[in-house]
Amino acid sequence: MTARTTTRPVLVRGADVLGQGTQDVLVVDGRIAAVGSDASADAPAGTQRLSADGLVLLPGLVDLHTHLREPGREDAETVSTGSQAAAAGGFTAVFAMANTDPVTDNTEVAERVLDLGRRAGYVDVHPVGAVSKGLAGEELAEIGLMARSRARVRVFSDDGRCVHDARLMRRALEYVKAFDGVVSQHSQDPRLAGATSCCHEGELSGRLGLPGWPAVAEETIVARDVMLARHTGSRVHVAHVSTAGSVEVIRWAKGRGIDVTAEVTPHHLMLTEDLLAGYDPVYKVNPPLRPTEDAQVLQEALADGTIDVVATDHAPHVRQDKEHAFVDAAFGMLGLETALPVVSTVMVRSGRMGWADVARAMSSAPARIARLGTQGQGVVAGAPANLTLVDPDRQTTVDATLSRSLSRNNPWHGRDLVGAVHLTMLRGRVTAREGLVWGTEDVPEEEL
Ligand SMILES: NC(=O)N[C@@H](CC(=O)O)C(=O)O
Ligand SMILES: [Zn+2]
Ligand SMILES: [Zn+2]
Repeated sequence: MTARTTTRPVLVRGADVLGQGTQDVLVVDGRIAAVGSDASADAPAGTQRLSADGLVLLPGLVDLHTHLREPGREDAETVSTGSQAAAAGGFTAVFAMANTDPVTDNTEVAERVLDLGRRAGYVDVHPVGAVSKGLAGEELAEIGLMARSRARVRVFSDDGRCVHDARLMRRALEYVKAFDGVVSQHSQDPRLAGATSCCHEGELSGRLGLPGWPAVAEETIVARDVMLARHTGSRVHVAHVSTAGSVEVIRWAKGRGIDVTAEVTPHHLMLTEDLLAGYDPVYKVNPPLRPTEDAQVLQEALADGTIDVVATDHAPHVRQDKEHAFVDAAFGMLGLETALPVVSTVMVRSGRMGWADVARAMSSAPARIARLGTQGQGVVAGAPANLTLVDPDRQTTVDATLSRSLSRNNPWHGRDLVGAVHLTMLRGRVTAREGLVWGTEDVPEEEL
């Protein structure tokens, strides 16, 4: 591992910590040494000063749902390029989904992804383990071995596919319970949403002549899984919730003490099915963009905590896989670099959430769900200095060509968003500033 263990001490001055008041934050040896108006009193000689007037300081963002495509599709994304996009987007940790080639269904692949992430050094890359061998939905993957490996896998998912066999799902939940793991489910009943389904089933799909995927294909699996979580006493996490009905089920389950958590993507919060009218495959995603009423319910559920987490589902695809007739194009869209600006625009500017709520949904809640331990502690003395500085008022027009990702399937291109990531710090080391990123080897000494 090449990560630096020592960095120069830094005093972040005058940042609005979680939007709850101006504080100074002292970082020494990769940890937060002090927070408060008197933090500078403890600053050792040679401390660099970083003026953060007008900026909001958040704990480093954690993405529970990222596709990095390595191994197997390094033409679409690598661990290094995806990590750079993550750092630029304010993230200090990402969970790399298992639908790679080979699939992350064993210790060897899990440790390889972990090591690639460490070598790149932009963010902590945590491999997600597959639930089933080869994502085939038949036999359990090496869940216990991955949990005990160096990668310490705690999140398991067949994402891209649904664990639709109730018996297999039950066994997976029982298995992960032993080490306090969680199963993240891609909720899509394959019998209700067929292989060719590519948009929300409703009035619009009929008009466009596209095969639809009904909301109930998601909701029946969410309902089944919360009952399996209740039965097993284990933890289930609902990936990319997209319908009002799923929110109702999750609210019901939480009200009964069932251990269920849920995530929503930035695109399901802000983009809606009417964008499909131009048949542009950049808007083709799984689950599909839904009607405005669903997006509104998702926003409310995130604000009131029924949905715990914002996760990107960053899903890079090369042009050849995306630029097809709508029905034939690959599912998925980029998300790492735009997640914070989208959440800022839809949830914060609108007054639905404060920055402390954003810190919960994009850092502490995902860290808790994945059992990241000390890394999810937040902006407090003693915690690792994983920090994200946000300029809450800066307006940007998204330019897909400036992305760190290898892919260009960016549905946000040309949109104006308010709120931008100014700087990202991983254990006291600046990994990104204003879109410029640094790995382990090439951080300019005088950067601050
Ligand atoms: N979200 C998507 O549309 N695509 C994801 C798979 C997934 O998250 O289900 C992908 O791997 O491309
Ligand atoms: Zn999925
Ligand atoms: Zn996904």
